[in-house]
Amino acid sequence: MSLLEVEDLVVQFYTEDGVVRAVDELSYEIERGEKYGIVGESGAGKSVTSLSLMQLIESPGEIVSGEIRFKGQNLLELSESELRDIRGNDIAMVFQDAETALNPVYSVGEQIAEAIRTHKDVTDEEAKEETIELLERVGIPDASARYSDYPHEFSGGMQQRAVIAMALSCDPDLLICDEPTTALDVTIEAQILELLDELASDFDTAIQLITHDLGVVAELCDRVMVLYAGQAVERAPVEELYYEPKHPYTVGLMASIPRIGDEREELTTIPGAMPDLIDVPTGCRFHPRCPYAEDVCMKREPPLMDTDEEVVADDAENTDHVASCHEYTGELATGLDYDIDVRGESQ
Ligand SMILES: Nc1ncnc2c1ncn2[C@@H]1O[C@H](COP(=O)(O)OP(=O)(O)OP(=O)(O)O)[C@@H](O)[C@H]1O
Repeated sequence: MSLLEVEDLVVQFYTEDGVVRAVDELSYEIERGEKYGIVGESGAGKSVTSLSLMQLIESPGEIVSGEIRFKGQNLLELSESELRDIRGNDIAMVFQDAETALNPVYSVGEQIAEAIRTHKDVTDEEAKEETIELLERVGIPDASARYSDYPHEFSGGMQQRAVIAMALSCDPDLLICDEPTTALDVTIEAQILELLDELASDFDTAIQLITHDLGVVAELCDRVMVLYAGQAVERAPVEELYYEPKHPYTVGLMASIPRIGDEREELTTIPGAMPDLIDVPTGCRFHPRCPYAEDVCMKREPPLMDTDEEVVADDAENTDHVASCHEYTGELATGLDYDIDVRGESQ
């Protein structure tokens, strides 16, 4: 049994313009201690997926169907108080904006100590000691002196470290990080990713990392799922996705990763925009933007296929690398034809 099993998750928002199907029959699994990336452009459904795990979808949104099993238990069947227990103790979240995650009127240390006291039966002194240890562990220098500092006295990177310390204070099995480094500059980003990597192995915590940046996924994750218009278009071990992307959308995302020595003034982006989720394109949702689209792509929706065996993912024994493209259903006449340039080497 995997730590987290999401099966056929459907989430909708009921708006004045119509029903937005933000997540559409999404399935994936995360193992214990695994670092799992979810990547896609703005509006792909990454945040809605994460909020669904914590059941924080608010009106006009609703989880319509599917299962979210955490350690075998379907979270969608739990009571509000059982859920609160899971949220604090088993699953924690780190968001992009560390400043708003911290309360400006309490010192950073007090806030973390308070989180510890809520979850554990400890004295004030013990909570303080534990907080200082955690602050040291996430790389805050002179942690005992910084305990009484207020959030505005911390830099952006230090604030995010403090938020990570708070998330870890209950020793969660799963840490959901939603664009944790987007607000930070690249040097600090690299440090935070390294920290998350160390913490995942030291605390044996699984990480679900949400990002629009495949470069960030490549730094941290073991496996990755690419989302497009509420659906998975590709899932693979990260190295394989990076060196052998199978879906044209993933190939487009790869082309948008800046590389050292890249002299392009503007990054290449995939032409066009994510479709309107009230009225998605027929057939393959990516076909209006796909340079390889043929007639069949407008007519039939490709299922997720095992890209080696070319069988539907559900029927394949080894479903390590799957993609939903008619190239793998055998229905593309011309086929895909692209080169991947990774670190200056053509694949
Ligand atoms: N409160 C809401 N009301 C209506 N539609 C919503 C609401 N929240 C999300 N959606 C819809 O769900 C889709 C997925 O949104 P989501 O925030 O998960 O995207 P994302 O991939 O996380 O993008 P971003 O990187 O911009 O956060 C959006 O395109 C939007 O149409």
